[in-house]
Amino acid sequence: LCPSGVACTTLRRPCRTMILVNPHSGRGQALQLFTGHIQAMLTEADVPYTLVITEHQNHARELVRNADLSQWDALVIMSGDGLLFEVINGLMEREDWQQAIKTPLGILPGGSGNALAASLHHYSQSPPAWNEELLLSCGFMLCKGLVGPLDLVSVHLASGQRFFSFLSLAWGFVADVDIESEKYRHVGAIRFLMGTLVRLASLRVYQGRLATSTRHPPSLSSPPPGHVAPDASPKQPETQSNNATTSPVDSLLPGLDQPVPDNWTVVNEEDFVLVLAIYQSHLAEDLWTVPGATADDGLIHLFYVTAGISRPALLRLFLAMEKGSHLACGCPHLAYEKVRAVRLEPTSQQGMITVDGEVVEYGPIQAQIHPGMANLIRG
Ligand SMILES: Nc1ncnc2c1ncn2[C@@H]1O[C@H](COP(=O)(O)OP(=O)(O)OP(=O)(O)O)[C@@H](O)[C@H]1O
Repeated sequence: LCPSGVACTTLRRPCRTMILVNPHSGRGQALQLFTGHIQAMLTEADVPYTLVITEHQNHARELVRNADLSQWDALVIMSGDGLLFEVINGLMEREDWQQAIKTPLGILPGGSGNALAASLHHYSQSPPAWNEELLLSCGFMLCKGLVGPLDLVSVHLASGQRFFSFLSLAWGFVADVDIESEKYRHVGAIRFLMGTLVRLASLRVYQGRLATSTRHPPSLSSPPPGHVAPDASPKQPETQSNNATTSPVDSLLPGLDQPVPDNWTVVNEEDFVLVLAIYQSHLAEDLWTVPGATADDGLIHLFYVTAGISRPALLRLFLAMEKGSHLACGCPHLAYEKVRAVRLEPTSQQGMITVDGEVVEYGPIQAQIHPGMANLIRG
């Protein structure tokens, strides 16, 4: 068992590791950080690795989609969260996705957000760490080689696109700050605070409908230690035919053109400042968004802030998030629920939706959790 009580395995030794580095991530120093801090650590721990420097967007996605995975015991990315999003989706696009997605995945923080790296460090029950200290912690986890389950969330867009997310789905304030602050990425993690202040000055309200389900996906053999009532619906097959290949069934989700089932909850409010569905503890290195989350709790942690919140109150929430105390602020505009599926239908003409920090097409979107679908190198 890992310290958190999760059933872990260990990487085989020697662990043949592919390390994908995005040289442009964060402040553009990922490669220097790797050679300066991680290289010697891996050599000392006897971890053989092959370094791949990504050359363009979707390079990593194409590479893992076509790779001979029998050659690799672990796929590690040194970048922000965006490169891991590519790797996960590249693996899920393979015909052998069921096996491919079980390849242990690792993350070394090289971006400016580094949400998953910060979450992993937090799950290891270590005191908070930032920057190089966080990188060293993740390097140490990689050398130690403990592997545990990671939940993935299947996301559907109105255009029919479907992909897999490991971190978050955001609409409104959080998505706007994430994308608008990219121009400050040279300052590192503080870009989010700068972006928050700029966005607060032009705070806006977004209209839309939000609905949730707390039912367990039927493919779960046993529910995780839970916070919501178990589902009594019959077991369903775990995969569905999708032309040439198969893909995981999203048994909780109706078509996006269909109304949500009666057993879903429709949120009364339709005026939001932000909606954030997150499935890890941290939204960035210094944003401890979900104090109780773990990598495999089988839950989507849904936050929304309704219209009417004042600028100072919203700023207070984000400042409190550094210590994970925002839920104790007693803010009447902040709602928090643990769910397993969510649908968002924006009615505002303009806005931004992000998944794992990447912009996706604006419009109706829905998602459901797949507990423990991937494997993650962790502490
Ligand atoms: N060589 C490259 N040139 C340009 N884009 C790349 C390259 N390699 C990867 N990318 C793309 O860059 C995007 C951003 O990468 P990633 O999120 O990993 O870093 P980041 O944006 O710096 O991190 P953060 O969001 O934490 O600041 C990803 O969508 C990825 O596809």
